[in-house]
Amino acid sequence: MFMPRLDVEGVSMVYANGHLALHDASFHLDSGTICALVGVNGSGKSTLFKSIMGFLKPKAGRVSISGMPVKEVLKRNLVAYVPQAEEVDWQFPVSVWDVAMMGRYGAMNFLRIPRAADKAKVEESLKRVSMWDFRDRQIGELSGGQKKRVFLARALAQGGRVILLDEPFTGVDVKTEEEIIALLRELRREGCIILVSTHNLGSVPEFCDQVVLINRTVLAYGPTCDVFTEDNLTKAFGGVLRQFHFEESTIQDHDGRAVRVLSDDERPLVFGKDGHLEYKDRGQHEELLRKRSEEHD
Ligand SMILES: Nc1ncnc2c1ncn2[C@@H]1O[C@H](COP(=O)(O)OP(=O)(O)OP(=O)(O)O)[C@@H](O)[C@H]1O
Repeated sequence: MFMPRLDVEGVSMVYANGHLALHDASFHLDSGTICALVGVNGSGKSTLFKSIMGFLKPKAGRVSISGMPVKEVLKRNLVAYVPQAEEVDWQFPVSVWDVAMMGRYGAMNFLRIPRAADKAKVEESLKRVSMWDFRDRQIGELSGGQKKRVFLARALAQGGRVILLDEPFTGVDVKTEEEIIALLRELRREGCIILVSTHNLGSVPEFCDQVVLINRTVLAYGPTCDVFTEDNLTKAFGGVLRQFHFEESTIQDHDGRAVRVLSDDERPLVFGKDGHLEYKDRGQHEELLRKRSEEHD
């Protein structure tokens, strides 16, 4: 199985109208990573995705996967993209099966006649996202969460090893969000690099081990607990995030700590008294929190 490494090195992107959307952006991701791409509207998230997919050529710098330039990576169908709902024409008369089969196009000849192996891969992918029973449905006749799952199936059918997801949780209920996260964790175990652009800050520490914070350049990147600090988030979002400070007197039945909450109005990020991020998924981070509380005792 191909184990990718993604290198974005000093990438600058200028649009035809002269707008400098990214300047000297650099970060690296190893295989088996789920990484959030976080930044305000217009900070360059989609631009970065387009450069990784080879749709836009950097004015300076380079994107490579395991040392291969983007052109080579595209030929090998190694990068898969799950679009935002707004980018798709839902009136287009294609079925769930057809959309998943599009993931196989790169592996077919120009006549695009699916072979048994292509059909088997599409079936496996649709089953993996629990959309097999919907295979004959028109894509426009699905709920938001179902549509997202179908595009994930397309990425799986393609066999992408670097998977880019643009706002995968917008308009998705909690159950579907959990199913998508479970699938992303499976893909991580299989060695994929998953880069997720999201405005849903509160969910990032729950499932992303790395974060790239951007605002027209990479402000910080690395493990979530190192990057998601109040300082970095304030740098990235300025006054956009709401801050709430709760002290002992305002918390009922509190456990003796003061907490601060940063919110983008979807899900809050909660910081403990010592300024460290409090994880919702405490199971995984108990040891970390225990160590930190020892440090501060
Ligand atoms: N085709 C284009 N031509 C000129 N400027 C563009 C083009 N596409 C995007 N931009 C500009 O580049 C900047 C970065 O846009 P981009 O779409 O990458 O931001 P984003 O972080 O994905 O935003 P959002 O969170 O709103 O999706 C913005 O200022 C935008 O106006």
